[in-house]
Amino acid sequence: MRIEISGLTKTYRGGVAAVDDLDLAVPTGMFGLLGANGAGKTTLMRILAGIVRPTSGRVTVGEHDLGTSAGRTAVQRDLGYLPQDLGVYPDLTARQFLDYVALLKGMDDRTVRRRRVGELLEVVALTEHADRRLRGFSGGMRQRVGIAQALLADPQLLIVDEPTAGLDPEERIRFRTLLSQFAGRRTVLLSTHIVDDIGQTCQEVAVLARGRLIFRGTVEELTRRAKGQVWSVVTDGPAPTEGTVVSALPHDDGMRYRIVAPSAPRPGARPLEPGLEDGYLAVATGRGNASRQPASPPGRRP
Ligand SMILES: Nc1ncnc2c1ncn2[C@@H]1O[C@H](COP(=O)(O)OP(=O)(O)OP(=O)(O)O)[C@@H](O)[C@H]1O
Repeated sequence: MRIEISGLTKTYRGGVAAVDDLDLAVPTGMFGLLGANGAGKTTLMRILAGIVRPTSGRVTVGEHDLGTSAGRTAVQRDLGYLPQDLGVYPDLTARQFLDYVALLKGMDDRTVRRRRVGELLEVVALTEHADRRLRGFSGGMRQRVGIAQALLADPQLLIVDEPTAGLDPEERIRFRTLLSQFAGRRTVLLSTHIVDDIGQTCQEVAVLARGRLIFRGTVEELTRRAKGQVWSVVTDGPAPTEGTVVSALPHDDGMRYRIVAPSAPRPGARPLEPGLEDGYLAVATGRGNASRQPASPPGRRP
């Protein structure tokens, strides 16, 4: 299910353009959305989920136009949404909670509902905890309940907003694997601050900054944006202030810094092969090599 976004703008009261004249196409499969705090990711996802109405612009999901009420209804029927802060009822068990959400989604037949809830508890590996109250669940277990509720109606479009924040490494890996397995021929839009999660699951990615698209391409293309801009500097003096420091590790001769900068930040700096995080930083700081067409047609804006 393909998403086509054109000229999309959302201006909140107070004049903040959280999404600003955005053009973006999201194909079937897993698609990553990256951007700093306040870049507009959540607003975009809430528009796609039909929770927030845009100020202007057009969104189609498959054949359905989100600008019409019939279109919104059709999209919402086929949509799973895991928001950043899914409220759960702490006194319900996982099974009761999922049963309740299934009922809200219109799954009236009790037998069908029970079977589906049981299947999903299995999928998210919570069967043995199914009858425990949610208040005792870890962050990762809660996120798995969250993904189970988003998958209840077997949606063709799944939108997940920063699902791995606060999870331990093992839970994070398990969670993102679950998403990849689910994606298949469906569309999964994954928003996150964790660049590595995108690298491990998505083929294509968009980067937002201040509501605008600053990159759209493959994970490899984003990595290449930092080509010739990643450096290793070893020093026992003050930390380098040139470019963006990606990491700092103790070294026999002081500290070893990994730096993204357009040219050698110091004499003796050693060039390194870029990684995805370097590419993201190069693009986010406006230094990425524009090795292919820009994210928006040139000349549209001053
Ligand atoms: N309901 C609202 N009313 C007014 N301004 C809002 C509202 N929601 C978001 N904003 C503003 O819109 C901008 C984009 O916010 P949004 O939450 O969409 O970004 P984000 O990329 O999801 O950020 P984060 O990664 O921190 O969740 C921010 O400047 C934010 O303060």
